[in-house]
Amino acid sequence: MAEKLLTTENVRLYYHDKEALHGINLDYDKYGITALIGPSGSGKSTYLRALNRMHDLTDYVTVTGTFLLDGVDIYAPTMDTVDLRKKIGMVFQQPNPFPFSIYDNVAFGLRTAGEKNKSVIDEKVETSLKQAAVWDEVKDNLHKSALSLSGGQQQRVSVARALATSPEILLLDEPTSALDPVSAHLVENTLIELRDKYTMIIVTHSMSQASRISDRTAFFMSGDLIEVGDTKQIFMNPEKQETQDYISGRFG
Ligand SMILES: Nc1ncnc2c1ncn2[C@@H]1O[C@H](COP(=O)(O)OP(=O)(O)OP(=O)(O)O)[C@@H](O)[C@H]1O
Repeated sequence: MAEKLLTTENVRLYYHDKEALHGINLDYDKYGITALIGPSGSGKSTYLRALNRMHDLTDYVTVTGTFLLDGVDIYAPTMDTVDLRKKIGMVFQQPNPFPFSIYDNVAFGLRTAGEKNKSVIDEKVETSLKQAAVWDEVKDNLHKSALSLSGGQQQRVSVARALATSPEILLLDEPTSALDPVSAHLVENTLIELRDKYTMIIVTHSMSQASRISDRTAFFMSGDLIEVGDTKQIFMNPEKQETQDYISGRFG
């Protein structure tokens, strides 16, 4: 069997002494989109944020379990979290451009990685904006503030910023929920275009979004992973009653 890109095993996470994740086991192959769905408070974001150590700065969070990226322990004391977050990039619910130009936003990660060659940065900025499907809209205004863009454009620039450091995995935490439907659709299309080149894990409250864009769906409830499978199977023929109840809108 092909080696997994990312494996997470027996993941438990505590806020103070309250266990919010009760031993999650979930693996990811290279490429494709996995959607994490489930009712509010089921632990989707908590789990997602554990994947690139976003909880590190919260002193009352304890994470246990095994997290391996290409066989390397993500939580090893020697792991540099800046490097880790270049490999496992993140896009948040609210578009969060820095208050600088579009160009500087996308170049940010490259520069912090020590890249100084302007033509290398130029090329990467262009490719990343093209991959994020926002190049045509911003190419004549690269030096304008990213804050001057629409929410949907800002979110695609956030995707470009994450792609610029050539991540292996992109984590997306409800990336379209703050956007109008047209912008949300454009961001969804961007993700669909990227699914053959990147491994993406997306938290979404929208079942229709999960069924439209994901290859695989994982259903969380009360801090447990109830079921994971091909998106079609999860939506058409789930194994567990809880999954059936959730996707048919009976709760959550
Ligand atoms: N910073 C925090 N401190 C304490 N408890 C927290 C914190 N963040 C989340 N929790 C708790 O952990 C559990 C899981 O929350 P989480 O936000 O991961 O769920 P979720 O499935 O992503 O929910 P939503 O869909 O509403 O975003 C909930 O019981 C929540 O109250």
